[in-house]
Amino acid sequence: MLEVKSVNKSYGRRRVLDDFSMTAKRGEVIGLVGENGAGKSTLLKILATLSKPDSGEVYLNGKSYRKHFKAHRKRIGYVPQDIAVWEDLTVLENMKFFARLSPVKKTLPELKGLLNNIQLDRHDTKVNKLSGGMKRKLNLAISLINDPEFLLLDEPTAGIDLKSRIEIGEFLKTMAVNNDTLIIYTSHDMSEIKEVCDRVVVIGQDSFYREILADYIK
Ligand SMILES: Nc1ncnc2c1ncn2[C@@H]1O[C@H](COP(=O)(O)OP(=O)(O)OP(=O)(O)O)[C@@H](O)[C@H]1O
Repeated sequence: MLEVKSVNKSYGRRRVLDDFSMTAKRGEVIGLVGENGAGKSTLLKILATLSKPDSGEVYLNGKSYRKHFKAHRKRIGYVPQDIAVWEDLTVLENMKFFARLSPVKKTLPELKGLLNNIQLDRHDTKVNKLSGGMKRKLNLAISLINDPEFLLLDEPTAGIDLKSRIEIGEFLKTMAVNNDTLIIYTSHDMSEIKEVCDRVVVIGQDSFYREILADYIK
């Protein structure tokens, strides 16, 4: 389903992605790991159609990003590393706001269903009253409004408590199986990566992750 072919990306003279290639198929949960600054967020942004590689190409269902990025964007859900929700609106108001921008229309019960699926039940609470973990769950729920077949998450469990982390991990595994979604996500928590992911892709030159995750690199 996804094919990344010899992608290069530099910022100034610093080459962040160097001839990077990978493939993935629907229903997989893939952990993208590497040291700080290795290029994980850079790759996720390229896969989310928000940034372009300097060279190389990405294909989704055999169609290149270069030619079909608008159509691909509609199929992709992306959760950035920084939480991007409206602090002065309630949880449900945020869902309704982003639902208006979505190409896939959702009813109010469907929007509430997305929140309930990830155990976020404080629908009428203003976001500025929520914990960091709850905000991350809201960010995740927003990314699901367009029924993505390809979901990209940049550190969705960073800085949140163990219970929410486990709930998000369980949710991702279930979603990949039930909806046949391809999920690629980054985390610095290797025990979580081993628990949640079907396999791991290491980014960057450092051999540390390749050694400790050897059994998960398939
Ligand atoms: N817009 C940009 N302009 C210039 N340099 C950038 C830009 N975005 C990222 N970089 C640099 O590219 C390198 C890779 O950054 P990236 O955020 O992709 O790494 P990462 O693997 O996600 O790191 P982390 O684990 O710390 O989140 C870093 O050195 C970063 O400073």
